[in-house]
Parts: sequence; structure tokens; C-alpha cells
Amino acid sequence: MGSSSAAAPASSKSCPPRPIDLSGRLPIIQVVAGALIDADGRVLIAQRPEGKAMAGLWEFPGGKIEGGEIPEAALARELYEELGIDVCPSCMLPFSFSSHSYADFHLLMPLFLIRNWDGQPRPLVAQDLKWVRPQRLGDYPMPAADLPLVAMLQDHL
Ligand SMILES: Nc1nc2c([nH]c(=O)n2[C@H]2C[C@H](O)[C@@H](COP(=O)(O)OP(=O)(O)OP(=O)(O)O)O2)c(=O)[nH]1
Ligand SMILES: [Mg+2]
Repeated sequence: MGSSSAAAPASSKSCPPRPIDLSGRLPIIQVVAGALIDADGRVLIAQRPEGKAMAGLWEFPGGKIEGGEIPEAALARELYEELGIDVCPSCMLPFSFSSHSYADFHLLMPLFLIRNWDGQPRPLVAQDLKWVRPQRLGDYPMPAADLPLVAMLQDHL
């Protein structure tokens, strides 16, 4: 072949910083979350209640996967517990995931897009619920793990 060579692979120096703890000492917490999208293209966010970790921040509804659950089953359970809605697994579209090291645990959280559900979401455990245009999600403080997901939603929706 000729002397021209393919472009060198990008070095790690070009990767934006991401909070990842490679020490292997953090417990992995598996959470699943859903971005409900209404007919106007707005996304539902819920404010974490007082007394819970990250109280006051806005999040995608969802919660921890319990032993033996697949993510879709855990999400259906969480959305019923937190919002009082029924969502069937086939209406959960895998979108992206967060892999983020907090100080005391590593969060692994798939995010599903949901456009169809039964019932009217109610704040059964959150302080408040808001339907927000994707471009306005940045107006609401969210957990650090969610920020890349918000950027991806803003690009996609
Ligand atoms: N549901 C949800 N949790 C998130 C998001 N971003 C993020 O960092 N988290 C973190 C916060 C918590 O540490 C963890 C979820 O735990 P949780 O307290 O909501 O779990 P849960 O609903 O099962 O509630 P609990 O029964 O443990 O009280 O994931 C998000 O967008 N949605
Ligand atoms: Mg929850």
C-alpha cells in the first residue's frame, strides 16, 4: 500500500472527562428510569422528595431494580408505584443508559422512552411533577448522572 496512513485513533486526551471510578470499590446500584413523552413532545420529570438522597433534584421517574427483575418489569412496577400509571413493556423503547460514579456508589441506569401508558400520572411519591420541553430540561437541576441523557434527549426529540 502507499505511504499514506489512516488517521490515528483518537487518544484518550480527546475524551471529555466523565466521572468514572475504576478502583472497583464502589457498589453498583442498578436503577431503571423512563422518559414519558406526551403528545406535545414534553417530557415528564419528578422532583425527589425530602428525606431521600438527592432531595429536591428533578429526575426521570423510576427506581432500583429488585432481585430477579428484568429492567422492564422493574420500570413497570416503579411507574405504577410512583405515578399510578400502567405501562406495558412493549411500550418501553430502550434509548440510552447512564454509567456514572457517585462518591459512594456507581449508578447503572437504562433510560426508556415511553409514549403510551394508561392513566394520568400523579405525584404519588414525588414532591412535584412537571411536563417540560426537552430544550428546557436544563432549567431544572437534575442528578449529575442524568446530564448526558438530557443532552441525548435534546438531540433526539
Ligand atoms: N429514578 C431515578 N433515579 C436516579 C436518576 N438519576 C440518578 O442519579 N438516580 C439515582 C438516585 C438514587 O440514588 C437512585 C434511584 O433510587 P430511588 O431512591 O429513586 O429508588 P426507588 O425509587 O427504588 O426508591 P426506594 O424504594 O429505594 O426508596 O438512582 C433518575 O433520573 N431517575
Ligand atoms: Mg424512584
